[in-house]
Amino acid sequence: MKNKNGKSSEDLLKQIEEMGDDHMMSSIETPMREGAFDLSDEEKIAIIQGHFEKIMHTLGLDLTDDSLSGTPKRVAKLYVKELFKGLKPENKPSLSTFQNKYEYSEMLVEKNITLYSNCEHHFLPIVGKAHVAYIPNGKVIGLSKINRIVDYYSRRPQVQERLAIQILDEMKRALNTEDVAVYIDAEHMCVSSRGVSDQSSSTVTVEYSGKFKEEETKREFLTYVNDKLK
Ligand SMILES: Nc1nc2c(ncn2[C@@H]2O[C@H](COP(=O)(O)OP(=O)(O)OP(=O)(O)O)[C@@H](O)[C@H]2O)c(=O)[nH]1
Ligand SMILES: [Zn+2]
Repeated sequence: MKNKNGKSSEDLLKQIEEMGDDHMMSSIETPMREGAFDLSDEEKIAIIQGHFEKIMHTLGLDLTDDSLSGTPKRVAKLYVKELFKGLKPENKPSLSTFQNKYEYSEMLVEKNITLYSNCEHHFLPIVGKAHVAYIPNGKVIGLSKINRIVDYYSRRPQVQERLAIQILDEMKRALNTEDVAVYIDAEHMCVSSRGVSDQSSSTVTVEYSGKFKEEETKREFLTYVNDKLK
């Protein structure tokens, strides 16, 4: 059987094997449909608005009420322009890097980065903190750009595992180094506010590459992450 690109499953398996383990570990793309980028933001907002009106109507809400009448448009804008703006490649932050003139060679940790995302299974919030570290090669990155990378990949329907990998990959690309670590600790509203309704659990995902796979470097990173002293 062939997929839409005309490849059989054997072809795909061969291709994956040729890419090697590294690729398997580090290239997790958000699944996007064909033609995903054909609509303008305005077109997306108009379509989502129409669908959300139907959802509210189905739930039995009165859309002529002055508090509810603007909600479909509000939700549509919120989805396209805010919560899910990271689905649009044009919204990717430009990442200024600089020559590491000072030859800083230890790890840099940007910790306690505020993270707001949404889970792709329930479209409910994921709220937490990300801690991102790297060891400079020839380049250093503007600090705020690390926060922006976290924000860009968070603004998609996500699973936390993929989010950590996408942040790690972007840091590696931007800094031309393998030596990157990403640690995310977040609360999933789909776990705390419904379903199993556990308000005390949180989810930790970590991704290490390069020197961060070594015990000592990993331990040093975790010491900074767990250091609550300011
Ligand atoms: N691995 C992973 N799972 C997630 C993430 N966010 C939410 N989930 C889980 O996705 C699963 C979806 O499972 P389903 O059984 O299809 O959904 P459900 O019936 O609503 O499940 P319950 O939440 O157990 O009521 C749930 O167990 C969620 O907790 C995430 O970031 N990573
Ligand atoms: Zn969920």
